[in-house]
Amino acid sequence: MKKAVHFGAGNIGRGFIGSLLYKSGYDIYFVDVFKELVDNINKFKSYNIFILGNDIKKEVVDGVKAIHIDDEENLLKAIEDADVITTSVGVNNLYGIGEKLAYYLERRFEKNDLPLDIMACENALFATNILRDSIYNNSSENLKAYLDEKVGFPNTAVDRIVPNVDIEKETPIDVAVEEFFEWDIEKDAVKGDFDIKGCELVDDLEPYIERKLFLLNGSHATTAYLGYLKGYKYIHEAILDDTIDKIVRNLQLEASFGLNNKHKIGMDKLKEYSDKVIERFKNPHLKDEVVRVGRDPVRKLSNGDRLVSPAKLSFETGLMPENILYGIAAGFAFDYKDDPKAMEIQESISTLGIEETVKKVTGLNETILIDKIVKKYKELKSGKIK
Ligand SMILES: NC(=O)c1ccc[n+]([C@@H]2O[C@H](COP(=O)([O-])OP(=O)(O)OC[C@H]3O[C@@H](n4cnc5c(N)ncnc54)[C@H](O)[C@@H]3O)[C@@H](O)[C@H]2O)c1
Ligand SMILES: O=P(O)(O)OC[C@@H](O)[C@@H](O)[C@H](O)[C@H](O)CO
Repeated sequence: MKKAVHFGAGNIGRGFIGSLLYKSGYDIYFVDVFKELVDNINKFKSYNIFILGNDIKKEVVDGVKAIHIDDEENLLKAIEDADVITTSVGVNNLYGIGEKLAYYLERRFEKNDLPLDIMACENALFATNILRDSIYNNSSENLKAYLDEKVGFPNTAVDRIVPNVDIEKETPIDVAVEEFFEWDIEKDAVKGDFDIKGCELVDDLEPYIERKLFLLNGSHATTAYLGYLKGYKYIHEAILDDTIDKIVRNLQLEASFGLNNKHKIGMDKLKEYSDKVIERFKNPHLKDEVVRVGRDPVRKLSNGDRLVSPAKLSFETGLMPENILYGIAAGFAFDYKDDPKAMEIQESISTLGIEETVKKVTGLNETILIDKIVKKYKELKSGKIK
């Protein structure tokens, strides 16, 4: 039986990665920092995935185990003969995971030189490269030689909306998901004995990850931020607001302009993808809170993420991304008190002012873009949402 070790037993870890690994016959070991979650997985050993559509479907993931990140003995046992290692911990946690993995891979290499694939499943561009670099930076020369020869680091694009929805659960580790899923994986980077059903091995990942991060996550974040400002609790409510719908659809068009110019995907195909995304947002059963989707605005408004990247891509292609800039401005107005990163931005605005904060967080230096974001921010703060 093939073995998988997955770091991050949270929503997408259980609701998507765990599901496909289970269906592909992998023996699954989750690894997490959250002790209660680890204990519950080991207590129940199985969980339900409730697929929320017009009717509720239930899938069972059985025979799972969990290891706490500090449980060195069991983590080593799990890693030393794993066939695949995956993560869904949040991109900013990959540096720490990489340091730990380097340590465990050194121990593994003392016992065997079996092939292995390591994949980060995060909402970020080329997240596996981030994890790979952290591992290499903490590896001996001998280990690097083994990694070069036998360990694959495929980048991935993972897509399934897995909210924190409050449903009637049979176990505390049950999760609720949408029906849709897509997992695109960089084919040429695979080195191990890879057999995950339901994923798609692709020759060139960049069009897939940029399409997903810009047209889904960029739209999602904008819906969340504008929805928050207009007082909506859920995504499905916000996207039904005509003003928000219009801004989001125009944002998708602006981002598609840049994507098509770069990847030649076809505007018709990008429109079809964009429309499907909007339909997914309208699913009322997900009860996906705007504060989940807008979480960590410092990450979401940063240079390489879902709003600034498409804005720059479109701008460099000759289009003024008015609606993407509107989404960015709304992100700076996202002042949800229970989100530490939202509070960090608000603190910066109160001490440095909006313009300096926009420059600091987005990394933008194009004055025309910064000025437009600041102007839109001020409109939003004065209650003028188009
Ligand atoms: N939820 C979704 O709809 C969705 C879909 C696609 C991608 N993603 C991405 O997947 C990642 C996880 O998102 P999520 O929604 O599952 O979040 P989540 O908070 O539900 O799960 C993250 C899990 O990782 C654990 N964790 C954090 N740091 C860790 C560490 N250093 N070692 C081990 N475990 C650690 C947390 O305890 C938590 O259980 C993010 O990158 C997110 O952008 C989420
Ligand atoms: O997970 P984040 O914080 O990067 O983004 C919030 C949502 O947009 C995200 O979780 C989506 O639900 C997911 O990316 C859908 O595939």
